[in-house]
Amino acid sequence: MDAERKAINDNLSRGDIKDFALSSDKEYQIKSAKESIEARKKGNDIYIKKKHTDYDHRMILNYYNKSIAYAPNESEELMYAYSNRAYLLMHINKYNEAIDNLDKALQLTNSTKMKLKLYCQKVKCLAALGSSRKDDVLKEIDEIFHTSKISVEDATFIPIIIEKTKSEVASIKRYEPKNPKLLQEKEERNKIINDKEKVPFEFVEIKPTENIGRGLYAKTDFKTGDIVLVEKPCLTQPDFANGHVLCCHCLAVAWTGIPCETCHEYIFCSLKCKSMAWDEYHHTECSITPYIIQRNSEILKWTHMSLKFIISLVKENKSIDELKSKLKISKNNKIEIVIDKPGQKSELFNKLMRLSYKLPDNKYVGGWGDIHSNCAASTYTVETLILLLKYSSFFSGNLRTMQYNKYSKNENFIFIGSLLLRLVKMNAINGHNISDTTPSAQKNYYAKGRGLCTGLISSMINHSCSPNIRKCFSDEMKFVYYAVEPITSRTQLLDSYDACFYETPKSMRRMQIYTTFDCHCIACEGKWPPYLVHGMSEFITAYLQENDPKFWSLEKSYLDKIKPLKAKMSDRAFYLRKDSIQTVTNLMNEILIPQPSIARSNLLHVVNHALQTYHGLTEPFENC
Ligand SMILES: C[S@@+](CC[C@H](N)C(=O)[O-])C[C@H]1O[C@@H](n2cnc3c(N)ncnc32)[C@H](O)[C@@H]1O
Repeated sequence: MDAERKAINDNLSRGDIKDFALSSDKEYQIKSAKESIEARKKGNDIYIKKKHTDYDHRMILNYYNKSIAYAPNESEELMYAYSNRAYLLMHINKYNEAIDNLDKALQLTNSTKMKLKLYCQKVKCLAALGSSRKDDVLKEIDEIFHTSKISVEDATFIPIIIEKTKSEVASIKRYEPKNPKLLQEKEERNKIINDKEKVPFEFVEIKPTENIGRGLYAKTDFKTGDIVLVEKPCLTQPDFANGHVLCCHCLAVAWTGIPCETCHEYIFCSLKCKSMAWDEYHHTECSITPYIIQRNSEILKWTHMSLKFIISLVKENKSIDELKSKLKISKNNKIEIVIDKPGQKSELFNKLMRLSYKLPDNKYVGGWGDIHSNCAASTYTVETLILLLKYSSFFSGNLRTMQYNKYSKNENFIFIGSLLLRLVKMNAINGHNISDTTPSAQKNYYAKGRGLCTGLISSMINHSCSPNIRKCFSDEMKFVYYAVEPITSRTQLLDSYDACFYETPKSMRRMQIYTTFDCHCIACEGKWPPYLVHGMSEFITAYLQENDPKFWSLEKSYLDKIKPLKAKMSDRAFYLRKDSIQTVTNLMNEILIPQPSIARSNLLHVVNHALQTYHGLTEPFENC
């Protein structure tokens, strides 16, 4: 890890890093009733609008979750925030989740009036669910009313609420989802996805390629639309901007989000996620997250994903010294932790480290990691280390008071820094952005991104500007790779890390993959033309019409078939249907023209859109 140690040391001698270390940051109030009330009011302002868009719902949840996260423990603000979120959930027909929130609010109030109001909402939810439990709750309401001490003012007001609720409940119809067939189809899709995940190596295998390290190969034939690989990411990191909408541990929408008792930045979808996060990394992360978020940046997210893993490694190995003693570094700079028990974080660390060794001319060092080793990646790594030192007890207490000029001489500080930087570089090469696949999310890719992740098998997939597979993320945040054209057994499976040759010229494609490597794909080496889908295709069409009329007439016959499918690209409901997917994939299975072709490229564009829509992660409020 000499290169990483050097990068850390070089950064520590920079004036701006020293200023950063010695500056006193703004003190963060960990919980704040004022902030909680403000967030709730912002949510209410949107909630009272007559008509809501999906985006409004997302923003309301964001503010109510924020209000919950900021509210002091056991406070009235927390009770109001849970209660308001219950109203939102009822409004979008999520009755079970609303009941969960109402129950949480009920535990936080002693006011009879408030209790009765919350119970009245609960009865409505139970009625909408068609549950006979509503009658028990109605009895409970009567009992509370008759046995509790009630002020004179409330004694006139409460019976009116109770009577109104009873008459409303009598007319509430059981809630039926709008389109049960679509939901049933979704369940079928999820079953296929989950079955594939269990046996990845029945369908694919990892083998050396001729010139770009290892690659993933088909072990069987695939038809267009077949799922080739499903994998659950092993590292994840939520987008900071979505911190209050998503569970910070599993990235699911936090409908019934539970706050961290200490910090106000994190919300978890369940007690399970909360305790897993706390055990693994949040015990340390908790005190530095506000400072990290303040310095929000794209690359900092990568550093943070790696940091959480390093914290969990130290925790598993009991101390930094013990981890150090178990870490073996070989002469060719490979690193490995000695494993005592299988299935631990240390074992995952070894697997993650192996991801980046087999690249030709050690591209791991020559790629993104190295370009930035004295810039972004190592700067953020050093800043993260300094925040750890200043605001957490990750390094032992005596390091906290250490003078700045001693940092670079402190073995633990440099050791953790070099390990972190190594992991950041690995993630930069192998990581993925997780984004929602609905049309509005696509328009605003980064804003609607859920976060980042890295997977072990998916990291073996090489890039091609003319890919034969593409990916999306399932609602359970799993990688789903599907075939976009027929693939024969033993063919290399290639995805595009960004744009395809027919959409973007080579110079821009290089920019988009951050100039990590010189692309050796068939389209780049064969100098295929760009823009077969948009723009330039008109010129190429004219050229073909004039110079190669026979080929053009074949292209034209396919383009005529593709045109109506392309026109439907903004009709999401169309592409959520199994029969539409079959129409599109059958056409691709039958097309006779090889690349580079205008028709084939246009069809690939449609096939990818269709399969992404069909299998992909939905926006949090879609179909609410
Ligand atoms: C996610 S890894 C893919 C697995 C990699 N081949 C290995 O053995 O670990 C990405 C790296 O593979 C190499 N690579 C992938 N596709 C490539 C391509 N089309 N041309 C050149 N290098 C490529 C680059 O070094 C890139 O940083």
